[in-house]
Amino acid sequence: MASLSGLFSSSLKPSKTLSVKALSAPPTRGGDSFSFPHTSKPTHLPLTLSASRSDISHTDAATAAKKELIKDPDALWKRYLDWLYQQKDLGLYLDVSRVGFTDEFVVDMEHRFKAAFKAMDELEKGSIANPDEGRMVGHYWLRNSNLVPKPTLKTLIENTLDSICSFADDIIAGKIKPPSSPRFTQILSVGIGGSALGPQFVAEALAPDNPPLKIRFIDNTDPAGIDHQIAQLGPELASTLVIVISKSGGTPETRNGLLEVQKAFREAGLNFAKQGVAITQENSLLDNTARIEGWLARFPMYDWVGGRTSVMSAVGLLPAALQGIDIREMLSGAAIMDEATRTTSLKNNPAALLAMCWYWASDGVGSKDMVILPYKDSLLLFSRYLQQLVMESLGKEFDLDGNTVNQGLTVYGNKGSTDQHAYIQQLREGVHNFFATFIEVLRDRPPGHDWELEPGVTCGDYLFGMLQGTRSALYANGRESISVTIEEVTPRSVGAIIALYERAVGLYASLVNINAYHQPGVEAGKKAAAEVLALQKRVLSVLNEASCKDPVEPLTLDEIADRCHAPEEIEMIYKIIAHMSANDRVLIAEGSCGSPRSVKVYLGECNVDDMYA
Ligand SMILES: O=P(O)(O)OC[C@H]1O[C@](O)(CO)[C@@H](O)[C@@H]1O
Repeated sequence: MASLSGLFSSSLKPSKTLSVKALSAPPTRGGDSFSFPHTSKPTHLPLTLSASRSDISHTDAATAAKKELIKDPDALWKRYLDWLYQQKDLGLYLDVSRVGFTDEFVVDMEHRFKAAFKAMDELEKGSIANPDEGRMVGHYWLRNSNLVPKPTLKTLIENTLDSICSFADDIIAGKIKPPSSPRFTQILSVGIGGSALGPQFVAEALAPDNPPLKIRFIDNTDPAGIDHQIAQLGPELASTLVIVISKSGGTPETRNGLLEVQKAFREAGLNFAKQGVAITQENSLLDNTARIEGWLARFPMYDWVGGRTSVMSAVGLLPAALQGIDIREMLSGAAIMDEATRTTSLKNNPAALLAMCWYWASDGVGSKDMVILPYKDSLLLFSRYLQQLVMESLGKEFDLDGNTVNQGLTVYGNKGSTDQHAYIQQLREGVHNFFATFIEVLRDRPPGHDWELEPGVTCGDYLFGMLQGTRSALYANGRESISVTIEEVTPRSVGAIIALYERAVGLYASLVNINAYHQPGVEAGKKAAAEVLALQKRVLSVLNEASCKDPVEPLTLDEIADRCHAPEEIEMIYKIIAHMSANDRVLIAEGSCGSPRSVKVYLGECNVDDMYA
């Protein structure tokens, strides 16, 4: 292993004729030539993983075969037919023919997938699949409650679904209404991460043109963004249902959003509690607040559903149902896909095929980015949704054995053909650091609405042409792609593609031996943010004391840092001052923020109480 690590961190580029020694390390491909992984790549991969990757994936033979395929349409067509996956009930197809994996790679993968399928089976049976947090991982049970390991959970899932449906029906019918309006007309959803991305994606993909309730989101602690949402509601705040979503019930951004919205309600003379709904874990801070304040309704989140896989819990289902989206169809599409992705036959399992292609394309170490290109405006947010699902799940420092691996898979994308006029140029000709996934939707428009804008050609034909043209052009230049095709964007197909990617992420995580269900890295940023705010309070206290003197004593940054007993934090103190000054909360007596050394600061007002705090 030691020698492997040494080879891994080598920055030498081997020639195309690799020596036996070089082959024992895992080379990656750069275009059609080989290159060693960047030095920041994992240096302590498990022996089995790293030792065999070079043997199975990146050989001169594979590259040569790919070149041959590009030149030979018959062989490419055969490869297409050989590998085309179809799920008939869902009208979903998966084409992996434009990923250049070899037969030997597939054989090796079949072997590796045995463990991945076993881990997935155990997860579905209720194993503690998230060992760090001691949690079961049960998002699959949400769409088939017969799978739950405990009967009480089945009742919980079914009762929650029934209560979501009847609450949504009553709101839409005006049986449950706000105090000063005949019915609710708007939803304001407050949440972040998995408590926003799923509902946002579903709304964009599936909400009808004129939904019974229109939805808007507060998904950040940006005051201007919050003001913008509230301002746009205007007098309709009186008929707005505010859904506050937080699994933990203690996420600061969401809490801030709630406090801002409650302030807007107070200022408008409205009773927030009569229009507020909480979706959170039982007894969380949010749950207790909602209970004590007597909010309109509360719906549960479960310990065993992760934020990024929560779209088929109340988190995604309640907002969807309120917009008139058929949530049982969404669940049914996901359940069918779940069933389809349980098979242990690699070739017949679309999630396994995806995971295998990701592994091939990114060398199992995230060496290439995954570009998601849905050719359908309503699927615009799919890449943003997948960003959290994939990157929060797979972006991990350690593997399950404690080795440093710095795993991950970068996801980005918007939509085609719009992106054709933005970054496809680079994808086709520039740095070869990605593989593409095309999401194709066969149905252009609802039946009866199409017309030919030139003889024999509709607007949708152009979109189709752009997709196929881009796929071919990328492949002709050695760029690999996967294509997922659905017949229409419906609750069923959206449920299915979500389930497809959830399973692919779970399987891929097993292949690379990491825990996909925790997010320890997020905590570091949250902790650091809290420390900045604590320092800001100290700065304010120091400034307050100096500003209460007569005459007022403006302080330099060094003096503030000294009095805060934090000389090492002077840069952060400068940034705090600059931010507060931009928001009229401190006054600059001398100098300007542009030249930190010259700045002298004081507060506009002296707060006598604070001096004794
Ligand atoms: O639903 P919560 O608990 O407010 O968390 C929001 C998000 O924060 C994270 O914990 C970290 O980003 C996500 O996993 C989660 O979706």
